[in-house]
Amino acid sequence: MGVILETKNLTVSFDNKKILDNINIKIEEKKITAIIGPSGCGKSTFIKSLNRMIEEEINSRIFGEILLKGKNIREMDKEQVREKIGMVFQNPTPFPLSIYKNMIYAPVYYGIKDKEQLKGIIEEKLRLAGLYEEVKDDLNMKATKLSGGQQQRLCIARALTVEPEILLLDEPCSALDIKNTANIEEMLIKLSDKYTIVIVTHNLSQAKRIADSTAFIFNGEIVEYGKTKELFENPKNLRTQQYIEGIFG
Ligand SMILES: Nc1ncnc2c1ncn2[C@@H]1O[C@H](COP(=O)(O)OP(=O)(O)OP(=O)(O)O)[C@@H](O)[C@H]1O
Repeated sequence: MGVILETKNLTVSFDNKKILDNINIKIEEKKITAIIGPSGCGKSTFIKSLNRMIEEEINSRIFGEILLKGKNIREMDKEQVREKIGMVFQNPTPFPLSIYKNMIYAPVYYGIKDKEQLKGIIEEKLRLAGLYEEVKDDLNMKATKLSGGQQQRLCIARALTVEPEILLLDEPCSALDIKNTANIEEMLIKLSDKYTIVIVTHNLSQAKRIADSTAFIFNGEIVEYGKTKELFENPKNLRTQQYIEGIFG
C-alpha cells in the first residue's frame, strides 16, 4: 500500500506568526498515523490543515502543498476535500437530533432518499463504529442522551457515512474513561482495514498501542517520523527521546 496523503513544505501562520514550519510528511494508506507532541506545538493546526479546516480561521495563512493521491487539495473543491477527508474532534459533537437523523444527515444531503438504502448505511456504519448493537432499538433517541463514549462512536460512524478515505481524529479519547478509550482504540484498529487514520494524541501509550507510524512535532516542526515501535524504542533525536521519557511536555 502506498502513500495517500503527502505534505510538501506545509507552513501555517496565524497573524503572521509561524506555527507550522515546512512540514514534509507522507501518510500511508490504510494505516494509523499518530501525531504526538507537547501542548501548543501545532498538532491540531497540522491535522486541521489536512482537510482545509484551518482556512476557516480568518487569521491563518497557508503555504506549501497538500497532496491527496497526488492531487493538490487546495485546487479541489473544499466540500469534496472534506467528503474524502473526514474529521472527528476532541469533544463529541453530535447534532441535538436523534441518532437516526445524525446518521442520515450527510447521505440525505448528498441526495440519497431511499429509506432502505439509508437504513443499510446506518447499520453498516454504526456496526463499524461498534455502536449498532447498543443503539439499534433506540435510533429515535436524542444523540445527546448517549454516554460520552457512545457519542464519540456516533460521531465516528457519522463521519463514515460520506465514505471518506481518510479519517482525522483530534484527541478523540481525551474526554473519555479507560473503558470507552479501549473501545475506540479497538474500533480504530479495525477501521484501518478500510480507512486511513490520522490521530492526534497526548497519550503516548495510545500511540504505542494503535499507531503504525508516529510523528513527533515540536515547535511547529516534525522532529521525527517513523514506525511507532522504532520511534519509541530507538528514537534518533534527543528531543524525541526526552519527550517520550517525560522530561518535558
Ligand atoms: N486561530 C488562531 N489564532 C492565533 N493563534 C492560534 C490559532 N489557533 C491556534 N493558535 C496557536 O497556535 C499554536 C498551536 O496550536 P495547536 O492547537 O495547533 O497546538 P496543539 O499542539 O494542538 O496543542 P494542544 O495539545 O494544547 O491542543 C498555539 O500557540 C495556539 O495558541
